[in-house]
Amino acid sequence: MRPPLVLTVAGSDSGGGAGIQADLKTMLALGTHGMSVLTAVTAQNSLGVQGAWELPVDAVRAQYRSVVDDIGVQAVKTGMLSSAELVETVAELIGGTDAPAVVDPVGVSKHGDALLAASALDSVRTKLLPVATVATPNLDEVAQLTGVHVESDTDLRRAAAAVLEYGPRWALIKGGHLHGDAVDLLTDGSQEHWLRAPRLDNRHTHGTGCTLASAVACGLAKGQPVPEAVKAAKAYVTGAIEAGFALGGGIGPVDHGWALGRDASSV
Ligand SMILES: Nc1ncnc2c1ncn2[C@@H]1O[C@H](COP(=O)(O)OP(=O)(O)OP(=O)(O)O)[C@@H](O)[C@H]1O
Ligand SMILES: Cc1ncc(CO)c(N)n1
Repeated sequence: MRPPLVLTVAGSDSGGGAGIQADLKTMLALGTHGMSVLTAVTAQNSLGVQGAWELPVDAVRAQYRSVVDDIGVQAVKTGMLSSAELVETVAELIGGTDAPAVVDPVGVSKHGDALLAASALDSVRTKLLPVATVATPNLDEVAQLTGVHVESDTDLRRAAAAVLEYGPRWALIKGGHLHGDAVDLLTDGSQEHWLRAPRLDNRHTHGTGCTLASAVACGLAKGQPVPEAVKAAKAYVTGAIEAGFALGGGIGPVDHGWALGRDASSV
């Protein structure tokens, strides 16, 4: 039987923990067919981002059309978009596609390296967020986009309201950078869903945000309602963080294959 079709529009992480690589691994682990539109290439590892190169707008547009016009998509996820021009191109493409879109408004890497130009923030607010089914900012991205600084769980409500002002159907505010339990808030302005997981004492968390957003897109491609897709995605990312492993000299990746069998010799 054909698996659900999910498309990621994001940058490459050469280290394999975040970006397109995290997205495609998540899509495989969750039983979907993953496809990709590459927006940028980064030279990246467990220590940080050593370089980044954008693809031309025409190359992004052509990849998207190749996938959507022939194969089709049941959900789209966006990640690193790098520039205002790429943000606007991708927003226009998604706006013209009849599939739910999970927008992860990636701003900086875990090491603080910029993955989005400051000049692109306004395009994210006014062009990309309005076409999102679910927007999944972390706390730094919320602060950059809305000016709301979250210091406690209760501030998550204010942050979500500020994000919803820009027009996404749902906001999923990730409280992963707070202390205490890892609490996220999902809301569409009327329903509220609090997603709580114990804070795992594992520094190998490279790629958590990409993984969560991709897992949400997988659930949506399977036809799940947003709250159900987000709950399943939270369980998947929590398991992946728990199994995160050391790699290189810095922050290792989450383990996307944690829920799969590992005995390659039996294949
Ligand atoms: N130490 C942790 N233990 C448990 N859950 C965590 C931990 N750190 C993050 N999470 C969860 O992981 C998910 C991703 O959140 P996070 O805030 O890390 O995203 P992010 O900053 O966008 O990630 P990145 O930019 O590294 O890809 C959220 O559900 C968050 O609550
Ligand atoms: C390419 C890429 N996309 C997203 C992230 C998010 O952290 C990253 N580190 N690298």
